[in-house]
Amino acid sequence: MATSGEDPSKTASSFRAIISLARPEKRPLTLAVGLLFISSSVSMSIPFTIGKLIDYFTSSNPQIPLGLSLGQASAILLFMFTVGACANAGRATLMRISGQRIVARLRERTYAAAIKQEVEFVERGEGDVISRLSVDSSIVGESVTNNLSDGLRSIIMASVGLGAMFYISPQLTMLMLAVVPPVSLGAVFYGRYLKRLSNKTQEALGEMTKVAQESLSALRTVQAYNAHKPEQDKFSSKVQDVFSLARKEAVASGIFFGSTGWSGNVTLLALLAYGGTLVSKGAISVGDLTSLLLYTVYVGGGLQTLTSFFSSIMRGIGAGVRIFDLLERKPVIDPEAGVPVDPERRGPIRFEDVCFQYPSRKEVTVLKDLNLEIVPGESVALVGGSGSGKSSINSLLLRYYDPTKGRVTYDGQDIREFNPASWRSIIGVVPQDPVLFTGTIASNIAYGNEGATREQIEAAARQANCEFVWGMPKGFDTEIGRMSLSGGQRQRLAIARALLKKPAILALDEATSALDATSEHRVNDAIEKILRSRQTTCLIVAHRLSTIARAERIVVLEGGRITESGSYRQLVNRKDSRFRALMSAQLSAAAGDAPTPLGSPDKPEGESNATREPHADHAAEPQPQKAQEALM
Ligand SMILES: Nc1ncnc2c1ncn2[C@@H]1O[C@H](COP(=O)(O)OP(=O)(O)OP(=O)(O)O)[C@@H](O)[C@H]1O
Repeated sequence: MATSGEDPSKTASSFRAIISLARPEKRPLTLAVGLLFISSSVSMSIPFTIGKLIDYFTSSNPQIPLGLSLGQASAILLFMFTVGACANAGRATLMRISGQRIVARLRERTYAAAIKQEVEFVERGEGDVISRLSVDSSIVGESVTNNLSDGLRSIIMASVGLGAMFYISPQLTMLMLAVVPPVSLGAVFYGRYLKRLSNKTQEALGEMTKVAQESLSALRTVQAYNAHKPEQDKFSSKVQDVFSLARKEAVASGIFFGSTGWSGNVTLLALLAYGGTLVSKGAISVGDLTSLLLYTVYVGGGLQTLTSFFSSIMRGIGAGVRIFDLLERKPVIDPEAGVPVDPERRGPIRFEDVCFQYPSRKEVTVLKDLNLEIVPGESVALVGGSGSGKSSINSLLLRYYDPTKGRVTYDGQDIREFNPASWRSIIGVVPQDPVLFTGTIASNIAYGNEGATREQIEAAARQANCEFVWGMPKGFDTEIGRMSLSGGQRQRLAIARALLKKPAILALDEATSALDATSEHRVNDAIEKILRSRQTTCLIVAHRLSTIARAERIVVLEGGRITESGSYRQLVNRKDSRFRALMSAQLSAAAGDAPTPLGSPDKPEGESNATREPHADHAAEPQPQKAQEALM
């Protein structure tokens, strides 16, 4: 993004896109331009009127045009000023409302474009979506309307003013015009410089927001490690980046406006001196000179506004490039492409020679020539050490990413041929750390399933052992904040959310964090019910022995490769089994020691045991004893 604002072809297309944004606002904008003409005409008549008034009061034989009395002329002037003020108010209101409508439309479109991008783009902050939504869209909106309105006004003022000046005195006007070319040249350079600065400022603001978001969303960790100071320093350095850019802009605008103001005043002085000699020669009247000087002020003001109009259009174009880049970006996984999947369709899931690297870490091959088939209704537990690639398999299944080599098929068809939304609609997902959104328990279970009835929601909750919901004073209408539920409760709500879809496939990523005994039992029981029903094909990233033992097949993953596969009994009884080696900690836990969740063999002893009570666990959970039997 750093150089996108500099590319001339992008600048041109951004400008066209900005203009086309104003197209739906054609009617209010045309009306506003009409009102602008009215108010500008009134404004532009003021210097002329003042000149005439001066001549009237200084003349020995005062005359009012059209033979009007002083009272009538005053009434006409008052009426005109009132009309001008009303037109001005109307213009400003219409332009602002149109501007805000454009900003609103732009934000909606930017958000829609961002939310359909592949997860990598958004999650890694590559797209810097937040600052595009907030700051960039405002800048673009402003440049289209407020500035366009002021710009038009200044064009009218400058050109009508010049015309009037020529009419009064061509010589004096030529004198004034000598100043215009150097100032305009300065304005062009200033505008370009400002555009560059503005792009850099937007990027720096994005960086600043990212730092703040990261630390504020991890406030517990920041406080636990007393990391206020380093976090503040990190944020401060980003703020300083923004500030130093703002300082550059301040200096540039100071110099620019100072020098244009200076040249304006010098011009006035020159006009006054030369004009004075013309008056003394009787070439023009005092009133005419006054009008002319006032017109000069108007023209000068108009030109100054034009330069700031030019610079803000440039800023708008810079911000526009960032927005239109995102609006036009084709997501790597196109949500619109592909054929729909029949929700009733059933068939095996196959990973065929799948290799995979994350786009952000292309040098590391996470999955290596992986082959795996899961038949309809089968349950497979993926087992392996941390970082062995278990979750990556689920990510490929859900098409958050596509394999870099090989393919994933469903019922014989490459899942890349399916429409991603349609494909995902037949998969129920239970992530390791389920996210609950602002809203009620019911709306969270029905997330992505807005048409679900209360009965269906309750049935799914019952299936997922969410009995705790009935115990809450407001039941399913309880509002949930992100933090107000325990890990086990969140897992069960996530299971209910997944089950409500009646999925053909369930992709479950078991929590690695230790749950309390009762909660764990309820989660396990919910998973067991699903496995027993055999209606859903289950791919479980399993960390707990109880889940592993219940799956029909266990697939051991090591370093992105499948090293062993078979039923629990087979693997446990196999001599020198990789599974047994991997499970030794868990199996000894099953034999009576403190339990340790699998999948974190590298974790220091005790870390995961902290919140568990081994005896209570045994009482609530008979499964580990079974494992012990199997071993013997
Ligand atoms: N978004 C990502 N970008 C880059 N690398 C990633 C990303 N997600 C995971 N990885 C890396 O890919 C490898 C496999 O990760 P994966 O999450 O699939 O392992 P896992 O077996 O599920 O581990 P765990 O049990 O700890 O969740 C790891 O080396 C990990 O660091």
